[in-house]
Amino acid sequence: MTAITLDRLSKSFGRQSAVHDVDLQIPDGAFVVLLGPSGCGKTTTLRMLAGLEEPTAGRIRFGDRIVADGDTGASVPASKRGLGMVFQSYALWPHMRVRDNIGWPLKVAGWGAADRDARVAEVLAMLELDGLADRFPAELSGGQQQRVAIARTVAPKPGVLLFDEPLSNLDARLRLDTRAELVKVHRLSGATSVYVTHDQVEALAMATHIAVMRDGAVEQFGTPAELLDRPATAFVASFLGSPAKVLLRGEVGRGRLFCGVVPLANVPGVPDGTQLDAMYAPDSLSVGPEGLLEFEVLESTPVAGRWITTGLAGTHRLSIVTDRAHLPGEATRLQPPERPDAIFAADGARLDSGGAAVGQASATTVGPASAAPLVEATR
Ligand SMILES: Nc1ncnc2c1ncn2[C@@H]1O[C@H](COP(=O)(O)OP(=O)(O)OP(=O)(O)O)[C@@H](O)[C@H]1O
Repeated sequence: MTAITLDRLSKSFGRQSAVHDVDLQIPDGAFVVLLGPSGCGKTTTLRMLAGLEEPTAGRIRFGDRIVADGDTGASVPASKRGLGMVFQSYALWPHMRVRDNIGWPLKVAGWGAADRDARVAEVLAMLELDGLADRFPAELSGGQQQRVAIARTVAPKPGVLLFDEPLSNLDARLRLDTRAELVKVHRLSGATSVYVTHDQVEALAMATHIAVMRDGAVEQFGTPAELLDRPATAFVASFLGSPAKVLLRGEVGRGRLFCGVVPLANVPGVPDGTQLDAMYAPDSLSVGPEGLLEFEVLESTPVAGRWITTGLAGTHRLSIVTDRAHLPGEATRLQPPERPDAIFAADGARLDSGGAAVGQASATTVGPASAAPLVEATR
C-alpha cells in the first residue's frame, strides 16, 4: 500500500529552478502521468521519486515514510525505497537467459529458489513471455526485450513503479501494444505508478490521474475526464484533447468581449481593453456562410466518421470537429455557440467558478471588479 505525497517539492540546479513547490497526493494504486512540454520538470520530478536526484526543498513520502526531505537533507537510498523503474532504453544482461534476467533481482533480494521460480513463471505469463524464457536478449526483438525489462522490474513486487518515457524508442504499432501491456502490468501488480510522457494521447489512454506540468510547476492534477471537462487554465485547455479546446482571444469593450468585431460574451464590470480568452468545445462551433468569423481551411483529417478540420480564424489557428471534409484553402465562416464554456484571463487563470456553462448567472463570475459581474451570452 503505497500512496505517494509530494509536499512543496522543489529542485534547483545551481540558479536554474527545474521544479518548484509541487504538491501532489497520489492515491495508492493510481497510475499517474506527469505530462507537459519539454523542459517542464517531469523527468526531474520522477528522478527525485526514484532517489536519483535529491530535492533542494520539500518532501516526498511513500505511504507514511519520508523518503526524501530537501529541508533536512535526509534521504532513503533508491534501493531501499521499494520501487522499480522502467527507462526508455533498457539494459538486459546479455549473457543471461530471459528467465535469469528476470530472476536475478529476486536472487539479490534474497528470495528462496522455489519462490523465485514461481514468481518468474508468474511474471513470464503476465507479459506473455513464456515461450521466450530460455532465449538470450540478442535473440529477441526490441519490443520483446522491452517486455523482459518490464518483467524484471515488476518481479520483486515493488510498491511503486516509475516509467520514464518507456515507449519512445518503439515504432507506432509496438507503442500501442506495449501501452496496453503496461496498463495490464500496472493493474496486475497493484503498484502505484508514475509515468512521464509529453504525449497527451498516451497520457489520456493510460492514466487514472494526470498532473499537467509547465515551467516546473503543476498546472492541474485530476482524472483525465476532470481535466478535459474542466481545465483550470488556458494552458491545460489548449494542451489536452484531440483536438484541444478552441480558445478565442478577445478584448473587452463596454462590458462585452469581442473577437475583432464579433461579440463572444457579455462581461459586465470588466475594464475596457482587458484581454480574455473564450473557450469552446471543438465540436461546438459550426461552419457555414452564416458564421460570424472568417475561417480559412488548412486541412481536414477523417476521424471515426467525422473530420478534424484545422484552419485560421483571423490570427487564431484552431482545430474543430466537422461533419464533412473541407478542402484546403476553402474560405468559409465559423459560428461559435452563444456562450463560451469558460473564460480565461490573459495570464491563463480561469475566471468563471462553477461547473456550469459560462453565462449561467447562478454559477459564473468573471473579472476583477468587486461586484462579481456575470459573464453572459451576447446573443
Ligand atoms: N542536471 C541538470 N543540470 C542543470 N539543469 C538541468 C539538469 N536537469 C534538468 N535541468 C533543467 O531543468 C529543467 C527541467 O528539466 P526536465 O528534464 O525535468 O524536463 P522534462 O519535462 O523532463 O523535459 P523532457 O520532456 O525534454 O525530458 C530544464 O530547464 C532542464 O534544462
